[in-house]
Amino acid sequence: MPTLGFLKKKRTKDSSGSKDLDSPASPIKDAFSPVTPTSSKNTRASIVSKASTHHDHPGASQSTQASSAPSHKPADSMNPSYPQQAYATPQASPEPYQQTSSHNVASIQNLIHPSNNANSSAYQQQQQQRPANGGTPAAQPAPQPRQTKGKYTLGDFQIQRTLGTGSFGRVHLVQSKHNQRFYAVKVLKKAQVVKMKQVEHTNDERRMLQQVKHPFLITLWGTFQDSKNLYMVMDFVEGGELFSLLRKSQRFPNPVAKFYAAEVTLALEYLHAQNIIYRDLKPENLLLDRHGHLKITDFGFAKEVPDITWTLCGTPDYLAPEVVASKGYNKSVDWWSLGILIFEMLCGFTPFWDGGSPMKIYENILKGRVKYPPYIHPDAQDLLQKLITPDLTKRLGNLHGGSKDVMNHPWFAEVTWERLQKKDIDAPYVPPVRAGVGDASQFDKYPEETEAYGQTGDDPHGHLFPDF
Ligand SMILES: Nc1ncnc2c1ncn2[C@@H]1O[C@H](COP(=O)(O)OP(=O)(O)OP(=O)(O)O)[C@@H](O)[C@H]1O
Repeated sequence: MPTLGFLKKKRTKDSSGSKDLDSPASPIKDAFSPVTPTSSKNTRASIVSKASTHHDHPGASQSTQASSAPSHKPADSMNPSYPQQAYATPQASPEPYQQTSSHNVASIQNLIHPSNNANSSAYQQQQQQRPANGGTPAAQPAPQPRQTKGKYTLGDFQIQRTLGTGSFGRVHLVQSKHNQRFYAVKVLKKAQVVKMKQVEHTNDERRMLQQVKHPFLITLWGTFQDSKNLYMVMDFVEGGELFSLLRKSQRFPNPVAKFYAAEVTLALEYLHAQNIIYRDLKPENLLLDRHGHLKITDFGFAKEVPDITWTLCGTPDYLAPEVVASKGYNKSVDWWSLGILIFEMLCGFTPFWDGGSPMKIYENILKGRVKYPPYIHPDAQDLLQKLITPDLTKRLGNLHGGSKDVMNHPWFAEVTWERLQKKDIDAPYVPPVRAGVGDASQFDKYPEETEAYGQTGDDPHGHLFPDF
């Protein structure tokens, strides 16, 4: 059994923003107008169990100093009344989508009859926008890892504001001094990574990101390190987190949830084909590009696993019962999480959410009872029941047909998958950003780092990260 003293792995964002969810001055109205981002928001921390980390980190604990776990923060500090409200008032579509119903209709029509829109070549264009002096040609096939080591130094970039923070570091907007384009650089403090026994996960994250190439996955252009920090240079995804859009919108109409779910499904299919389990699916890790298409970020828990693994990690609300019960598990945990994600997009809360502790959430997951609000479309409910099932012999995605069973489900009937893959379908919501100018208005503001980057001197942990 894993210990229940879960380490908080992920973000410790300001938790004072619960007003986002239910305040009378809700930002819902603003979701589709020029941005008024809320100053802060709640997020759910990803967790990894100390005990089970051992399964995934045979080398890490030997080579790192044992340390005390940080105190655990409730996994989801959303307003306790939120789910009940949502059940009690199965209203019509949230206001943003009423305001932009033409978008909505266009989206549905595009799922059926996708048009040739300007977005279709966006992916190719973006692929050519790598920072100067590095990267690989856009056409490189996915299984060939990009060369990401040793191409950049801190001096190549002008560090700008923080876009997001995590347990061991933060993500900055940066500008390349060579081509003036904007990128996101994730900065991880080596000492913190070591302290939280995340050495192997961090090396995995770099390796997985270097390996993948897909329209709905973040691109890693390079990594480097100094005596204190690790740096990962990625695309800057301008449109902010799906999490923010969802909280502002309260819940998504059926076709909007379907659009995002379909893009995630393609990304999962791709990852699983490469034997990569993602393990941290949730709206916080889904970013919107400038055209409104998804990019999955944060591969901190992604793992190359041909068969089964045991590590207890992820985010409590999204954990499959076999993970909670510390059984060996496989890729099918991502299909369970897809079910939780679709549920959350359609309802505005997760099915096993409980006002209290992660322990209550785990109990609910193991009980496995899901209450489906009456406003969920019957096809959606049928798909959810087939994804959020503890029986692995019945869980869609884990059966003989694999991901195709999910894609062929009636809820996805209108989706033309090939067009979607090419981003040849209009997104239901286009973030109000000024493209290409480092517009970070869709991201919350964070206090900036006070410790200077680029320090020289003692580097007791450098040898643990030989590939950075
Ligand atoms: N490529 C990117 N472009 C724009 N914003 C990003 C990008 N990558 C991450 N962010 C922002 O930074 C936040 C934190 O990033 P990420 O989830 O990768 O790391 P983390 O969760 O902080 O790290 P960890 O889970 O390892 O503690 C994201 O939620 C997102 O808001």
